[in-house]
Amino acid sequence: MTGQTWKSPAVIGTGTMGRGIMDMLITAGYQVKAFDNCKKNRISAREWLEERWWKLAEKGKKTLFEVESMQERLMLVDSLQGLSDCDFIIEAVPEDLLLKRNIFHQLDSLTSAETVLATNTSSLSVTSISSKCKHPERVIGLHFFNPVWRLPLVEVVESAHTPLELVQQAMSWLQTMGKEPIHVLDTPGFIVNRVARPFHLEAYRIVGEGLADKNQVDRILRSAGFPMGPFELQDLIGIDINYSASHSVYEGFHYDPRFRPHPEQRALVESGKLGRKSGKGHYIYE
Ligand SMILES: NC(=O)c1ccc[n+]([C@@H]2O[C@H](COP(=O)([O-])OP(=O)(O)OC[C@H]3O[C@@H](n4cnc5c(N)ncnc54)[C@H](O)[C@@H]3O)[C@@H](O)[C@H]2O)c1
Repeated sequence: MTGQTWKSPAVIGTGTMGRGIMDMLITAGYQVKAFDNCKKNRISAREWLEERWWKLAEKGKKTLFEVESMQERLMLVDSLQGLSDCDFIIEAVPEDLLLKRNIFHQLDSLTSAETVLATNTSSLSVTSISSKCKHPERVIGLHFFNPVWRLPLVEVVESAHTPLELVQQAMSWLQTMGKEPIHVLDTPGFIVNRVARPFHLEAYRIVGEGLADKNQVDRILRSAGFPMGPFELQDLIGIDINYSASHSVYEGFHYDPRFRPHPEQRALVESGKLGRKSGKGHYIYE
């Protein structure tokens, strides 16, 4: 392992989380390679990041020179092979075990055994994601929170194979970028998503029982001090991503009824109502 001297980080998946992680790395001064198998999403990630950086410049928080050099430090590649020379790769593709396992299997042979492979999974087993790797000891979970630039927490997940030394090195590295990492074990939903399950799921049940509507639930939770209510938070997270996390925590706890997903989650996903990213979810967005 190369410790805190990682120099060439990369991101896979340039959606909601990938963009936030790219922003963090580029802001910290790294040259970042990024791959998404959807060309449209790669291009829209660059446009989105550039718009964000220019807005910061307009507010006087970045200079013209800083924004131009940030733009130059982002390199989009059109295949996983394009990341083969990177030394720390963070995967942020949808919450699907087979998809992630397959990507890690490919990365395992494409990269040097020294390259650290991290997953941003919210709830899946990191051990299971690394199960097809010849070198599972270089796989770690780095669970960032949305939006990455505002929320400092990162759950650093130790799999059954991750050496403690790598956990500590990753935590120190994240701290240099202003993050507040915590070390967690590889259990379903780790800490935050396990606690968050009833927050989301009971909200559906309250609405289903006619005790309050979605708007009221969100407003009540905000008045109680939560920064967002459960329905508006799901729209921000992505209803598909939240549903997958619900499902994997439920499965991870051997179908304990405490964690049972709600049928409306699946109905929303199947009808394409994914939250802010699709313009429609629990609420409608312009
Ligand atoms: N959304 C959140 O609030 C949040 C928070 C923390 C962690 N996470 C986790 O982060 C991961 C990504 O979530 P997201 O919300 O960014 O998802 P997203 O749907 O916004 O983005 C996923 C991206 O991955 C791309 N992708 C799909 N298959 C790919 C492949 N084979 N190779 C390369 N790219 C591929 C998609 O084109 C898309 O751009 C998930 O594991 C999720 O659980 C999400």
